[in-house]
Amino acid sequence: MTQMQDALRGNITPEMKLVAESEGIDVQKIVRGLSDGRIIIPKNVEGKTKAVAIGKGLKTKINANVGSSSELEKVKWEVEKAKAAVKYGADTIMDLSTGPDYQNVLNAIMEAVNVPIGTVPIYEAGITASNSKGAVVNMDEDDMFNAITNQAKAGVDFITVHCGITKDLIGKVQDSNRIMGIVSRGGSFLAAWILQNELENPLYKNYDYLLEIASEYDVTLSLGDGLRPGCLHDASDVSQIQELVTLGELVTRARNEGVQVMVEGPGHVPINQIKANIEIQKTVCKEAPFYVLGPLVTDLAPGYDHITSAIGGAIAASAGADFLCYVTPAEHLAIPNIDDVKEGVIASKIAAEAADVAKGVKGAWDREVEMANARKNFDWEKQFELAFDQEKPRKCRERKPISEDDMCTMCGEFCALRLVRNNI
Ligand SMILES: C[C@H]1O[C@@H](n2cnc3c(N)ncnc32)[C@H](O)[C@@H]1O
Ligand SMILES: Cc1ncc(COP(=O)(O)O)c(N)n1
Ligand code: MET
Ligand code: SF4
Ligand SMILES: [Zn+2]
Repeated sequence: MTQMQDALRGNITPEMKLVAESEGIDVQKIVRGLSDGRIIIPKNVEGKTKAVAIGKGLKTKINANVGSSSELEKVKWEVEKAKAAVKYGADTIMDLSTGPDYQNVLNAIMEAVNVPIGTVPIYEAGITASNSKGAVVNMDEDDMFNAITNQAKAGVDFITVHCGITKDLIGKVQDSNRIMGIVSRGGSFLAAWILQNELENPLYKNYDYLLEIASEYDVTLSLGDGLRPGCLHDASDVSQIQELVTLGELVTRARNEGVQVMVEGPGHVPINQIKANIEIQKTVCKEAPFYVLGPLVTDLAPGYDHITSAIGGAIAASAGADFLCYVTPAEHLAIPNIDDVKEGVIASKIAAEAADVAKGVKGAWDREVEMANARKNFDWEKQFELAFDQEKPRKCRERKPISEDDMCTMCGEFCALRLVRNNI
């Protein structure tokens, strides 16, 4: 049974109890949210991961992507990155491996971390077809559904499925004035397949079958945005919005079967369009949890896209996005290394906390007040302890050691806090 089906029957599962405790809210609120689909707990029935809830009224969660590619595959390194991501505060990990040893990467990551794990099974289908039949477009429907079943059986907690990229929509994208066309990898696999075979997207056509698998293993569906914009110029266009409308219909069908579902969103979006994007998703997808990549608010900062994304993420989450996918400084350039992963996670944590303060999420304000008091009291240890990154601020303060606790080298003996404390 899925967490949603349990909630609808009024059963309180250990996972519901656990997340209620970690959010500091009443478990009945979790039960209600699961029942109407506004909250999800991605947790495979086969899995051993720690339950995390995503959705309305809860802390904004963050995901870190790792994984190999055809050009760079070191299983141990991917595991180290996943562990680093969790250490710095990632709530979930997605393994987006496409290297030849992708299966071992996934297994090793699932062994090494206990947060929910997500994958994109169409990658496995594409790689398998590329190896055995010469090209991604030679995959067949069985390859797609076998990959989904394999990963559900392996215990994956949530899967990205690009069900909304239909034959009709691909034609519209081709006729549109987009600069970047399709930037989603899974979206490009399916679009190429649809064009080559002149058939409808199997994940759309056989959605009921997909729901059966998802229901059996309680794999949460993350409805992928195959047509997300890949640059500011392409944001919020008809193709993107039409795909979203289709995803909204698929949300309802998933909920009718008790399948947990969230919706993926853009991408590259100018700041002034972010709020509208969230509001449209919330109405069209009936408040299904919204999982956004970034959004990146300018295209001019390669090397710094953790920052372009944190700016967009803070705005998106404060407007109602529930789940932020990190972006690292290596975005658009390379597979992230451990330092990139760390920076990506911290940037996302900053965006999530900024939004949680604005949303009034339980606990966020209290931590801000705690930090203010630690700062006022020159309690450096407490400040480092509360910090998202406990290493960088410590190193910074230790750059030039000083004997006094109640100042730093910024203002020295003319420390404002100290003068006020001593004289007012
Ligand atoms: C959808 C998002 O997935 C991320 N992405 C894709 N492949 C990988 C990988 N091997 N490692 C880390 N992130 C990846 C990119 O950041 C992209 O924007
Ligand atoms: C937030 C998020 N994370 C991962 C993916 C999958 O990547 P892709 O669509 O490129 O296959 C996605 N579409 N959205
Ligand atoms: C074209 S680069 C691949 C992913 C891209 N950064 C995106 O926004 O989805
Ligand atoms: S440019 Fe790099 S990140 Fe972008 S789609 Fe191509 S390989 Fe992926
Ligand atoms: Zn991009």
